[in-house]
Amino acid sequence: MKALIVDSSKSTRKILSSLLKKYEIEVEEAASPLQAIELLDGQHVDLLLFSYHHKSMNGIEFFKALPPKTRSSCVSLLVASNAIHQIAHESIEVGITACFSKLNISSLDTFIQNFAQAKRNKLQGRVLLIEDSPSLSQVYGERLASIGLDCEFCVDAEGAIQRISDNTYDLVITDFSLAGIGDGFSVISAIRNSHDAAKSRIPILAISGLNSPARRTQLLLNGANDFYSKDSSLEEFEIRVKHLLESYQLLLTYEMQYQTMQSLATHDALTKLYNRHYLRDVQQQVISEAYMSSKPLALIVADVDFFKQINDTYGHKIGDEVLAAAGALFANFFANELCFRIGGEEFLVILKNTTTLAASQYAQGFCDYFANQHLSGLNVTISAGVASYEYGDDFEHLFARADDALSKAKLSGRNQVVLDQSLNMLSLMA
Ligand SMILES: Nc1nc2c(ncn2[C@@H]2O[C@H](COP(=O)(O)OP(=O)(O)OP(=O)(O)O)[C@@H](O)[C@H]2O)c(=O)[nH]1
Repeated sequence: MKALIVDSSKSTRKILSSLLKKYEIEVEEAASPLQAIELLDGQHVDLLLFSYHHKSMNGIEFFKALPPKTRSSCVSLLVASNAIHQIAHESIEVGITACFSKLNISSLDTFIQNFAQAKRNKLQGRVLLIEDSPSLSQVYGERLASIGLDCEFCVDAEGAIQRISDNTYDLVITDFSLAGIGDGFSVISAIRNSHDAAKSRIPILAISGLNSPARRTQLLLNGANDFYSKDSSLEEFEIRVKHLLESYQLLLTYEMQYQTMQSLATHDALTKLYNRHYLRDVQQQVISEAYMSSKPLALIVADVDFFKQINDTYGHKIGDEVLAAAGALFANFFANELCFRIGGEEFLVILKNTTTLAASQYAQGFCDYFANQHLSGLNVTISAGVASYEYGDDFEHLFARADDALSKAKLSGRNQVVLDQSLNMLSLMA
């Protein structure tokens, strides 16, 4: 980051210079407007800090004498000895960014601090720039690179649409007139009508050489998030790009936080399986599906045997380890089913489209597999009860039957599977 100070007084230059260096801004000095104009020839500075009083011309005249490209490409600060309100209006009108009094250095200090911070906060992101003029592509591309963005280029709508469908971008910048058959509208409409929800929300900055209100309105109405007219400054281009990227990144952050919260609300922290709250959300839907489709539905309710003894003998920490490992076994073995931890050491598996026979074989297979795993180096077993949906069942009754079967498995010696006794032969064969 580079600044140029223009002031005839060596001591003022020293004060301003130390102010800028405090924020790690590289400083050049000029003792007069003419020397500054020479220094600025072919050289870019991010900040121009100049006094109002000079022998040859005043600060406003100096600013007006600079090439338009220089004026628009840096932040310009005018510093006057006093009575800045008398020159402030004219300064702002000619495009000077801000005026400060030498008597109020602290507000200049704050401005420079914020400026340096904002400059350093480089953005990250991948941008697709669709522009058929090679020279403008280069200008915009360099500006985007200077703020830390990865830029890819395209000259026509057809190529751009293909790239957008094959890649992920954080921002699309599209000119209105393009090289191929399509124009900016084609790009905007392809993005907004994309079947991929994430792609359909990519922020779009429409740019055009024709700054007519009708063109602007059309582009915005068609789905562009913002508009940049090519006769505006590159500073403005950069600000619009930053605003779009920042809002988009904020949106993505909120979405990620929402997904994390959703996952926390629906999953058990220890076993990573679904929790009771989620079961409440889905149980009615599961029953309705079975009712409407007439497809079989089975539940396995399972419980770790003698778990209290594990806690009492090896401690709660080992008990937790066993539960976490049991959760992983459920998730692996029943990878395509809905698995829940519904209580301390009690689990539930919902088997959609599964007959009673298949469910009981599945449950028996799991019991055997579980016993062979020796979780935490212990002989841990599990008991299970299986029940199947019967026409007109509600979830509570179906669950209660599976739970009763589990109790029977416990009473019969544990480490086994018991089928719901109310099953008739028809449902067993269903
Ligand atoms: N470590 C640990 N223990 C838990 C947790 N939740 C419940 N428990 C314990 O699990 C034990 C369950 O004991 P019981 O209901 O008597 O069942 P059990 O010892 O497994 O006996 P059976 O089910 O009849 O085989 C209790 O001691 C609870 O304190 C947990 O999250 N972590």
